[in-house]
Amino acid sequence: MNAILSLEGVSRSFGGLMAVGDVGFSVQPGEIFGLIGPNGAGKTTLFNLISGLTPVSAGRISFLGKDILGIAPHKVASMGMARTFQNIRLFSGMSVLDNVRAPMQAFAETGLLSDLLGLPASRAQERRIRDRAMELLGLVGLDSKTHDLASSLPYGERRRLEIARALALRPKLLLLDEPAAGLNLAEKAELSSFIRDLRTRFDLTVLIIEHHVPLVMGLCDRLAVLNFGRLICQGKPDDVRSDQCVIDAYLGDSHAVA
Ligand SMILES: Nc1ncnc2c1ncn2[C@@H]1O[C@H](COP(=O)(O)OP(=O)(O)OP(=O)(O)O)[C@@H](O)[C@H]1O
Repeated sequence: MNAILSLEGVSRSFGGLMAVGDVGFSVQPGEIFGLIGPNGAGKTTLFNLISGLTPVSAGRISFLGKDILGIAPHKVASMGMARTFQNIRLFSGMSVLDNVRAPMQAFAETGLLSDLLGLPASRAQERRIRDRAMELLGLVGLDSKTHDLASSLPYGERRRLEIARALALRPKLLLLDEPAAGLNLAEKAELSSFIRDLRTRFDLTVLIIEHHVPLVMGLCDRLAVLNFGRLICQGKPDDVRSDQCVIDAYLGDSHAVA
């Protein structure tokens, strides 16, 4: 099977610091693939390289068989890659509904003139966008809060809104940067089955950074482990858990691997 995402020799330095060094792995369609590693290992930098927010210093990244280096983040998004952020990024002054509608409107097909004149094609499109936004908000349990300001939501609900917004553009690959961060125990427990449901429902591939090791071990089909920017291990959860390099990397880190 052809990989949906493939990295070869990917590196990124900031001044003298090598944040990501010579990293290579492939993610297959339909996989839930985890990226783990101690604090400062380079995980978020790698997400920024994949989604085009940060230019690579060296290496190749292909998505759906196409080289995506140098392609602007919004173009990568329109190719079918969506992401969430470690520090949630929402339009906090906008309503819950508008947060999900905005990306769909930005990529809408009808022109400005048609929209200004309120032509039937524009009205039909607006209805489709609203229906889809409502469907996604229902899926993440926020359909009763459509008119609330995003900034008024509790933390766990803001995380769910960010996921709904990422799904708005019907991505093929969803990048989740620490989706369990800040969630309470009950929310953490629900997150695995929620992500699995998303995969099935939207035929998604998921790449997830997560510090909550029991969650990733139970959720992911395969994992890659970074330490000081280097890929030290990749494989199935059981192989990664028993790998001596991984155990050594996590010694002294607050997030135990077992
Ligand atoms: N824009 C930047 N400028 C300079 N250094 C950076 C920049 N972004 C990241 N770094 C450094 O690169 C290294 C990797 O950081 P990164 O945030 O990717 O790690 P991480 O694995 O995501 O960490 P955490 O688990 O704590 O979020 C760190 O030493 C960090 O300080």
